[in-house]
Amino acid sequence: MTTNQSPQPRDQSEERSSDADEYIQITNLRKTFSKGTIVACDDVDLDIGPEDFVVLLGPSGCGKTTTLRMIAGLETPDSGTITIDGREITDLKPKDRNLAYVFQNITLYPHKTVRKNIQFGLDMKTDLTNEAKQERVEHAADLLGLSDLLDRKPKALSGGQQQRVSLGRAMVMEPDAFLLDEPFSALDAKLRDQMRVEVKNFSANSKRRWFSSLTTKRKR
Ligand SMILES: Nc1ncnc2c1ncn2[C@@H]1O[C@H](COP(=O)(O)OP(=O)(O)OP(=O)(O)O)[C@@H](O)[C@H]1O
Repeated sequence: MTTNQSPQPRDQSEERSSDADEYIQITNLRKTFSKGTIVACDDVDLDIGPEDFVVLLGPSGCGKTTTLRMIAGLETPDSGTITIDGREITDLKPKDRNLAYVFQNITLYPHKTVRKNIQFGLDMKTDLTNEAKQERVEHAADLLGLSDLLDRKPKALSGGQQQRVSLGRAMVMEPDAFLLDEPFSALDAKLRDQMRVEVKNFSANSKRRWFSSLTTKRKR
């Protein structure tokens, strides 16, 4: 992905001067594969304001997923830095970044209920009581319109409902930012539009940062 395909950063002189610690900053990020023969990301710079909702838009293969995976810590950049709230996270393990990554494909546990699927990541948190975990699950379910479905298994849900469960699982972790990799690509056009509106509304209320990727039709 080249910088001119990236979302336009806002006026940085104006934004950074108010509170530099509030920003996610990506600087000169580069990633190659196959011994440097495939350049997935080249010199990506992004400066994200608090509560921004950023969409990485570009043709298939331009490096959107790779960028998100580097932010999540699932790929190591060849060079460049990623800073969140003034803290450089480039070399941190994924679990130490407090970010939620929602994949292109829905990955729910078929044998677990919606409640257990949403709660999955929380079960590893030892600093929360069971009551606190339940509260988070029920709050997320309420926001996502899943309250009546908590006892169902994934196969008894529509595609859109399943995708909402994926989002719920990310939400209960209360991450600093959500990384959504074309999260609605598996849904039909109508559901996709509906989910986009729902996520936009939710993000407006959640006061967290959102990155999403979207593939355009044009080939690189
Ligand atoms: N693990 C890998 N090994 C080798 N090449 C890779 C790997 N991951 C990605 N690439 C290559 O890096 C480039 C960017 O891939 P990436 O998946 O980031 O693109 P994308 O913009 O997310 O594409 P899409 O919209 O199709 O999901 C592509 O040429 C891809 O083939």
